[in-house]
Amino acid sequence: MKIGVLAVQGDFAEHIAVLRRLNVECREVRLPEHLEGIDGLIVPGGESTTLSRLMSIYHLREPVVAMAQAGKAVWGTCAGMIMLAHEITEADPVPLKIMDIGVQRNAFGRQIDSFEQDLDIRGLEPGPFHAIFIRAPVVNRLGAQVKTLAALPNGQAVAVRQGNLMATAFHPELTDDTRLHQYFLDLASRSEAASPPGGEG
Ligand SMILES: NC(=O)CC[C@H](N)C(=O)O
Repeated sequence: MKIGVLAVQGDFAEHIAVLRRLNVECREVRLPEHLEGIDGLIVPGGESTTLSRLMSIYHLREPVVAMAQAGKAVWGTCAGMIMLAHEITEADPVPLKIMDIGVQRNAFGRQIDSFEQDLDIRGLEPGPFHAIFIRAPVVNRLGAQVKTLAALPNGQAVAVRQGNLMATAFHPELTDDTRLHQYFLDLASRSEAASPPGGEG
């Protein structure tokens, strides 16, 4: 299994460090050809307007959308969640419309723009996940096929899944807890199993 991490901007190095700790082969993705042969892609946190522009400049939008539509696992964290959304509350950045969710950027305002929260995550045992939110977005519309994996105490969805796709508003790569990365690897191994070697998948 090989996992790609979009490496044009943001905290891709932290995701790669977690994947290495889990002994997973990984690849930094900067160009469309780097997507070939990977079983899953992580779109990291960072700054979504920059991410959006760089994805256009490097011609990464179409191939990433095609990969998601082909059933490969794709996971967006924070700015990555914004990029996977169908729509956001602003005109810029331009999201990829991969997941059937609406997202509000910088949903927690300027004064309290960063916080930590223990979350119960559906499918993750045992015990809560310590989630770090940094100028985080929030899901403000959930499509019919989208499952909430975790919500804040006020009910706002901050981890969601739609088949082979997932998005988290927080930064699991900044903690020592590897359970969400493992969860993503399970999704990726299912998409790997679904596509015969050399086949169309
Ligand atoms: N930690 C993050 O990825 C922050 C996301 C950032 N606030 C944005 O809108 O792009």
